[in-house]
Amino acid sequence: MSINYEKSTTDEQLAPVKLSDDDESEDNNTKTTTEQSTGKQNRSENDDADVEADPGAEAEADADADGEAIGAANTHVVAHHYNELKETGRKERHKSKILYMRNFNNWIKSQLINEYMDLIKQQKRVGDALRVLDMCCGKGGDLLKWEKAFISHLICTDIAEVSVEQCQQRYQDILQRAESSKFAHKFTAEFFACDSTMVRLRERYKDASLQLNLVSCQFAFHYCFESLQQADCMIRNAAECLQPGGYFIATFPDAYEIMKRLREAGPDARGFGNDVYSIEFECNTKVLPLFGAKYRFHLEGVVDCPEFLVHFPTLVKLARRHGLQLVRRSSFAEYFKETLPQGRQLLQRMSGLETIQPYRCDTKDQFEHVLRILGTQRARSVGTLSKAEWEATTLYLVCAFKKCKNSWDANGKPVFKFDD
Ligand SMILES: C[S@@+](CC[C@H](N)C(=O)[O-])C[C@H]1O[C@@H](n2cnc3c(N)ncnc32)[C@H](O)[C@@H]1O
Repeated sequence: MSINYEKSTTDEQLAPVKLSDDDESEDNNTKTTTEQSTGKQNRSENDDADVEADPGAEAEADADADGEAIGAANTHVVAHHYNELKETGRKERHKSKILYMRNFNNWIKSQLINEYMDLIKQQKRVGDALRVLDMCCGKGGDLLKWEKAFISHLICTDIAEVSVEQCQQRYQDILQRAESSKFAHKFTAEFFACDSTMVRLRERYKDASLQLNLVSCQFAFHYCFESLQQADCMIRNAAECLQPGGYFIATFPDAYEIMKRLREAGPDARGFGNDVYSIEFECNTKVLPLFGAKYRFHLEGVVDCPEFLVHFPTLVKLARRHGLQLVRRSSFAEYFKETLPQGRQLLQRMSGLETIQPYRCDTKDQFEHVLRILGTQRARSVGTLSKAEWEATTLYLVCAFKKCKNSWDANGKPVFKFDD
């Protein structure tokens, strides 16, 4: 069986951007441009054509002689890594080489959450309950986003117990703040630690018949592609409590982009990277499997873990089994470009780009891409990311799936009604 991960995706570069209309004035020392250089894009029309194996058949290949599922050997390594990760203070974070990239990624998540919460709200009446599952919630980096989205109930779960505890503490802080501010929004929440690739989450909910409107899995979905069983379990967790019309949204590394960079690194390369991130394959890259295509991902000060390529056509097929229809797949570069017009002010408030003076000597190396794009235009300061940070953030994609309506067959199994 040959699995095709060899498709190039976008090759976009981050141009310096204008952060707000005020920036246009020379008075505040900022001349900016929204120009974006767009590279080639030759994604095939039909991604499905690349799956030469039914993911169901892979289940057998993934089972050992006793019929036990293999895989999942890495989840404890991942849990250990995130449990040990120190909570860095504001001062430390400000010294980080990836401060702006982290803010930028956070902005991407805000844009994604706002986009799909808005769609959900359009289907609802004022006062209707809005229930969200934050799967692999980490320390609760998205809690404020849920507060601002005026949700009514949140379920937070993660494999790392320490992170779940910190998440719960942050939630308590939000509630306390809400006591003293009439503008703050209160919502109920439940928290538990568990492996979303191995455990049926609904059995852990306070109310197992709960209907969700949104499931969010940010920067974590790729951990489930260790084996078919784990991927199927995670997708079922995302899908089974979603109301028809609800959404599953996720961000994770783009396998095509990873393979493109590996090819560019040379025929015998096992990895690639730069000052802020690196990827080193721990499997044979000449015959990559559909599941368990393992690499070690290192991101300056925040991640150092085994991860797995997500074969996108396989994800789409598995998702359809659970009634989820793909409605969006965009690289971070594409999503940035598409949502910048609505998100410009938020990007500025979140410090998602670094303000630099492109012609200053000490920044020239890191920002040589900005000079190239500016060409003959003169600008005293512009908002951008360093080349290394942009390379790291553009490894990722955003995607969204919509839960379809269903009827039931004679055996009580759901029959999904897809729009296509
Ligand atoms: C990069 S962090 C992202 C955290 C959070 N979603 C965010 O965006 O800030 C990845 C998270 O996935 C969690 N994780 C990894 N594998 C998991 C699994 N099998 N089940 C549940 N959580 C998992 C990790 O513990 C970690 O908190």
